[in-house]
Order: sequence, then C-alpha cells, then structure tokens
Amino acid sequence: MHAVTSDPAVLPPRLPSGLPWVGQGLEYRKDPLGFFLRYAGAGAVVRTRFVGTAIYLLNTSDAIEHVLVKNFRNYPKDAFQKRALEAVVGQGLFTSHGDVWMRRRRMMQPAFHKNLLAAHGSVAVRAANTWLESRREGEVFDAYTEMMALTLDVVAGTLFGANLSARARELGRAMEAVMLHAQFLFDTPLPLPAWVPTPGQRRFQAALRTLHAVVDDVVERRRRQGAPGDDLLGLLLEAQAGEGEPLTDAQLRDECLTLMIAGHETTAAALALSLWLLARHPEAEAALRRELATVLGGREPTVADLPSLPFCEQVVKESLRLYPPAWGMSRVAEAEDRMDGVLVPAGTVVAWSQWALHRDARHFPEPEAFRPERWADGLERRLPRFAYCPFGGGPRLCIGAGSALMVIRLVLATVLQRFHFDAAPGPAPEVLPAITLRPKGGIPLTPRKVSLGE
Ligand code: HEM
Repeated sequence: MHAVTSDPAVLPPRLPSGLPWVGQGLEYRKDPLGFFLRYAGAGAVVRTRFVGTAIYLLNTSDAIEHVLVKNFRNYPKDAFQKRALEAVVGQGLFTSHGDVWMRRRRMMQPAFHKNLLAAHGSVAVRAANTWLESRREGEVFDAYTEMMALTLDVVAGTLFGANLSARARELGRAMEAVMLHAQFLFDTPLPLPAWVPTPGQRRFQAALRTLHAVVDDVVERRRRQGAPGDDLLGLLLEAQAGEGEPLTDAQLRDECLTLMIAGHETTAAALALSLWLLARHPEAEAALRRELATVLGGREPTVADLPSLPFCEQVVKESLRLYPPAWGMSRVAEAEDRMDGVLVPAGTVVAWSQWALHRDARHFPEPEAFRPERWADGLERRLPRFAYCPFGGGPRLCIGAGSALMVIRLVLATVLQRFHFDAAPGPAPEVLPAITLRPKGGIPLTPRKVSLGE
C-alpha cells in the first residue's frame, strides 16, 4: 500500500541497486552486519528494496529519534518481525502497537520498578554462585551455553519467583527450537501456512508445547499459593482478576513467554561475550579485579555496591557497544510521513543497526578496540541520543534494561572474584546476527582460580 506521491524530489538517495524487485535483499541476507556497516556512511537516510518491500536505512541519531520518539505512533513493528514473533508469543507486549501495547506496558512496568530490582540482584548473585559450584579448574566450558543456563535461572527467578533449573536442559532445547523457527519465518518471504505439517513446523509446535507446559505449571503453582505477589507473574495474575479487559489464560502465558525469551538469550550473549572480552584484555580484567577487591574484598556483591563499581559498568557498556545483543531494529510507516525533509511513503520499512551505529569512529575512536575507559567522564551523556542504543529507546525502550544491566554487573562481580577465564588465542568469536546476536560455534573458556587481589 504505497502512497502515490507527487513529490519524488524529496525521496532519499537510492543505494546502488541490486536485482530488479529483489533489490538488495540477497546482499543483505548474505551478511546482514556487513550490509549495515557498508552503507552506514552512504547518507543520513538512504533507500533500497528487499524483495519488493521499500526499505529506508537510517544512519543518524536524528532519524532514529524521529521514528522511536517524535512520531512513534506512526511506526509499529513491521511484518518481518510480526510474522516471526507472533508465531511464538502471539500479540503481546513485544509485537502489539497503539492502545493494546500501552495497556500491557503499564500493566507490566511496575514489575521493573527500582524498588524491586534489589530482589532481582540477589536472584542473580545466587544463580552465579550455583553456577560457580560446578566449575572445575582447567575444565573447558562453552560460555554461551553456560550463560544461557544461568540467565534462564535468573529470568525464572526474577519474573516468576520460580526455580526451573531441573528443567533447564529441556527448556533450553525448546527455546532454541522456537527461536530457530522464528528466524526461519523472519528470513522467508512467503512461508507455508502454519497448518502445513512440515518437519520444521512439527519441531516448532512440539517445542512450543514444552514451553507452554512449563509456563502453565508455574502459573498454576502461583495460583494455588493464593497471594499473587509483586513480581511480573503477580501483576499479570492481578490484571487477570481485575476490571476492564482482563487477560485470557493464553494471553497471560504469551506475556510470560515474551519476557522469558526477550530477557534470556540477550543477557546470556552479553555475559558470555563480556567474559571473553575480559579474558582477552588482561589489563581491563586486572583493573576490574582491583576495583572488586577494593570495594567488595571477596564478599558477595549487592545492588547497593553497584554505584561503587564504575569500571564494572564501563566494561558492560563497552561490551554492549561491540556486541549489541539486539543488533538491529526496524519499524514500518503506517501513514505517509516526513522525516527531516525526506518523504516516507506509507508501507516503507525503516531499519537501523546498533552493530553499525556503535562502530561510528566519530563517536568511538578506534571502534573495534575494547576500551572500557572510553566511557569514563560521562561519554554517554555527550553522545547524540541514538549513537549508542543497546536497549532501543523512546516509549518502547527495553522494559528489562535496568534489570539486565544490574544482573550482568552482579554476575561478573561474583564470578570474577573467584575465577580468571582463559580464552584460546586467535580471532574474535564469529557472531551470528539471528533474531539476537549470538556467538556462532560457542565461546570456549578455561577457568583458573584466583585469590583476592590477584
Ligand atoms: C542485555 C540484555 C538486553 C538487551 C540488549 C535488550 C534489548 C532490547 C531492545 C533493543 C528492545 C527494543 C526492541 C524494539 O523496540 O524493537 C527491547 C525490548 C524489550 N525487552 Fe529487552 N533487552 C535485554 C534484556 C531484557 C530483559 C532482561 C527483559 C525482561 C526480563 C527484556 C524484555 C524486553 C521486552 C518485553 C521488550 C519489549 C518492550 C516494549 O515493546 O514495550 N529485555 N530489548
């Protein structure tokens, strides 16, 4: 539904075209991260096509701010994302728009209030300690798989007050299967209808049934307890019992799954890559360990310690800059719009990539270098608003951003006081820009015990 325009002069410059109609879809598919990086300097807003769909690439903070903040009502999630994610989590917080989204966001926001984040912190430290118990000096492990198990514990504990570690493997496999299917739907312009029983569809449905059964079980146990509680599950159950438009059981389950999926892989990737970056940058690791020794002296960290651990925060910011788990974002223009003098016909998909934005040498000199100290002296406040945006922004800023930043710092502070991790020499881990950015082929690390002050 492209609006006919009498004003073609204000269309943004077109990228050197690919194939007719297909446009640059194939070039993008081959290497999505390289694609965004290659055209980051092509203009503030440039246009292309992906298999028939008009796409604008946004390369400046102002253009992104227009979409996420100034005119965010005109820019719902696009069909690519909706097709992939609605199959998994229905029409919930992540996929909805307008009033439905606003009501859900208001319903769930109190679960992330800063008064409750202290409880998230102790769940994270407990999960990190449990994880440490099974580490053996010299025994190689895959940081990504291990951090996935750890963050599943954290997500289940913080959102549902549940301990799912006994079902971690089964859940991990089911999550992996649904995410692979979501990725397939994202990448496939014309997928077969969901009722066609292809092997992929059957695997997906079986995995989804496993996830539903786990969430239903958690919900049922809480219902039997009587008191809803003030975590996310408690708020959803209260909303179900409330006036107005209560959630159905299926909607409640979908919202639980949304939060579980959104919080689990992203935080795991951030943790695994932070551990790898520290392993490969001994001077940064030594500085962090000195800070931990001075402030904590070997005791467990708490949320109250975090303001006294500024270098730890810089490490996490730098890690999220280099390896943003949400590596790209997109929306679709519902109605024709103008963005900084550029015409955006209705139906245009607008897209940008944190991978590319975070490698802009104007803001981050030597962008490929891991330099946590670049964040000292308030760099973040001096940057244009969307030059650094690992958690998106505007009204739809990641609802779990505060919790994730806290969990990552507390887990790092807990494990690094006990172990150093050796990483094999060689190139950086290859990353796969799936729905989230994930290390391809894992991140092998070898633990070595450290003593206080080492
Ligand atoms: C390092 C960890 C994380 C990263 C990098 C991350 C990144 C993001 C980004 C970029 C968005 C915006 C997506 C968009 O607008 O298109 C988002 C939204 C969201 N995130 Fe996160 N996230 C993380 C952790 C979490 C956690 C821990 C939770 C929940 C426990 C969570 C739940 C959500 C939800 C529900 C949304 C949708 C919010 C809305 O549309 O109102 N995320 N996240």
